[in-house]
Order: sequence, then C-alpha cells, then structure tokens
Amino acid sequence: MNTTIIQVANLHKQFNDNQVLTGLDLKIESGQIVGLLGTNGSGKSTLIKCMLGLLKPTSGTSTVFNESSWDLSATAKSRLGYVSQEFALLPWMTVKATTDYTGAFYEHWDYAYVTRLMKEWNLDENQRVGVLSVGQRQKLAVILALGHHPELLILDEPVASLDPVARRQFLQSLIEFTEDEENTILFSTHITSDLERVASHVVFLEEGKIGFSGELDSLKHQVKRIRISAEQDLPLCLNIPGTLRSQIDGQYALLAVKNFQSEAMETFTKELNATFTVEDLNLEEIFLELSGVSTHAEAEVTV
Ligand SMILES: Nc1ncnc2c1ncn2[C@@H]1O[C@H](COP(=O)(O)OP(=O)(O)OP(=O)(O)O)[C@@H](O)[C@H]1O
Repeated sequence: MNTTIIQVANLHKQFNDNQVLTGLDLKIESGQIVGLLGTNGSGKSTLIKCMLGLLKPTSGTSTVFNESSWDLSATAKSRLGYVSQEFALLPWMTVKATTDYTGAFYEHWDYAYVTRLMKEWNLDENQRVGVLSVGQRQKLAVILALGHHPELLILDEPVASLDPVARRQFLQSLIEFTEDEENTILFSTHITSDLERVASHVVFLEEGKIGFSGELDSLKHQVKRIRISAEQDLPLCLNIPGTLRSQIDGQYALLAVKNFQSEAMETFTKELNATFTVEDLNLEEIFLELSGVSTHAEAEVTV
C-alpha cells in the first residue's frame, strides 16, 4: 500500500512583494518518481526548499514523513537525500575523503554501493574535488545523496551539467533506486526527454500554482493537438473549452487543448459540420503548450 511521503496544503511563499507560490496543494506517495517542471523562476527550487524546511512558507503547511517540514526530526532527515542547485564541496579533499567524511555522519552508509557508483560513473576517487569538472562535481553530489539509501531523494536539476552518457547512467541509477526498494524521488528538470524516460508522475508549476499534477500518462492523455476540417469556412472563434492555442485558416483549424474529451469534441464538430483528428504531443510540446508557447509553428494548419 502506498503511503503519503510529502503533503503540501495551501502553501504560499512570498519574498517581499514577490508572490512566488500561491496556495499549492500536492501529495507525493511512496514509490513515485515525480518530475517537477516549470519555466525559469516559476518557483521549483522555492517549493523544494519549503518541503525540506530550508525556507519557511509565508502560510500553509508542508509535511515530509508526516512531520512538519519546518520542524523535521533527525530521524526524518536521515531518511532524506537532497542535492541542491548550489551544493558546496570542499575543494582540498579528494573524492574518497569526501565520501568517507559524508558517510561518517550516517549510521547506515553503504561504502560498497558508493564505490560501485563511483566506478560506474567514472569518478577517480583519488582526484581532488577542486579540479573536478562541473559535471563530475554534480555526479559526486548525487552519490553523496544516495550513499545512505534514503527513502526520499530530492534533486534540484541534477542533470544540468551531465553529458548524455552520464545522464543515461544517472537515470538508470534512479530507476534502480526505486526498483529495489519502495523509494520515492522528486526531481526538477528542464530536460523533458529525461523526465519522460523515468518519471511516473509530473508536477507542472505555472504562475505560482499547480498547473497539472498526476500521472505522466494521464497528462499525455489530456493534452492533445486537434485538427478540424470543415466543408465551409470555420468561425473565427471556436470557443472550445480547454483550448490552450488555436489557429484557424478558412476551413481548417489547428488547436492544442487541455482536458481533451473525445465525445465533447465529436458533438462540437458535428454542430460545425466538420470532422476532427487527434494527435499525441510529446512532453516537451505539452510543456511548451502549457507554458503558453505555441508548437503550431512546426505543424501545418491544413490536413
Ligand atoms: N531567497 C530568496 N529571496 C528572494 N527571492 C527569491 C529567493 N529565492 C527565490 N527567489 C525568487 O523566487 C522566484 C522563484 O525562484 P526559484 O529559484 O524557486 O525558481 P525556479 O523555478 O527554481 O527557477 P529555475 O528553473 O531558473 O531554477 C524568483 O523570482 C526568485 O528571484
């Protein structure tokens, strides 16, 4: 049975007069791999920090393992792994000294697992941290977060500096991490193809609110591109509920809709004496449509 790992209720966060998060409600359950999407500055890091108790919400609540995020016990913290965007490592230490030093803080540090990950991810344990590339440092930060087998892993843009090979290895490790145990992952990213490869659920932040939260498959099922073709010119405004974008050109129309319902579309097009076809969008196209950026430029309006 799935248990609730993170629960956010009516969460607001404001920095001076900058309202970043506006009444968010969110539930993440054990075993989920949740991808957090949103445009730059939409509040992904702020939400993560509120969940971890690193920032205090202006109002509302957040709990992790049923404990208030703002007041997490040492036991709850030991069940967490977190990699922030601005992680700090000591440049004069070697990779090995860094992992040993971090491991010393944990009761159940898995030295063998850490050594295996370092080998798989081509990290030289004798190298000094100060001379590592940005991507190598990012790999090390992720390994440090995994070494104690956290039940909940939170990663803020973990793959931004990784090359495609390292990204594949990293994603594979994430899959193993949740396959072996009932672990939960929340990660923010701008790389939608990565998210599509591993995430079971998606949370989409939009103007301080949750634009979508649910299963990845459900999101793909709901957001579609529709082509309408009629015998006569179509009206200039179609008024189809859930339309994100529409382009009308005489007898033809091209639309992106959210909450697509086949029956409603059938009724609507019948009234216009028109027919329609439905096309799937990939996650990047869905993300762009939900963010208000048309992907129609790449698609012809006519059938
Ligand atoms: N400590 C802070 N003090 C003041 N403003 C902040 C602080 N942290 C974040 N902000 C503001 O909150 C907004 C959201 O920032 P945040 O870093 O959460 O966005 P993000 O979605 O993670 O962005 P990105 O995709 O670029 O990493 C921005 O306008 C930012 O300037």
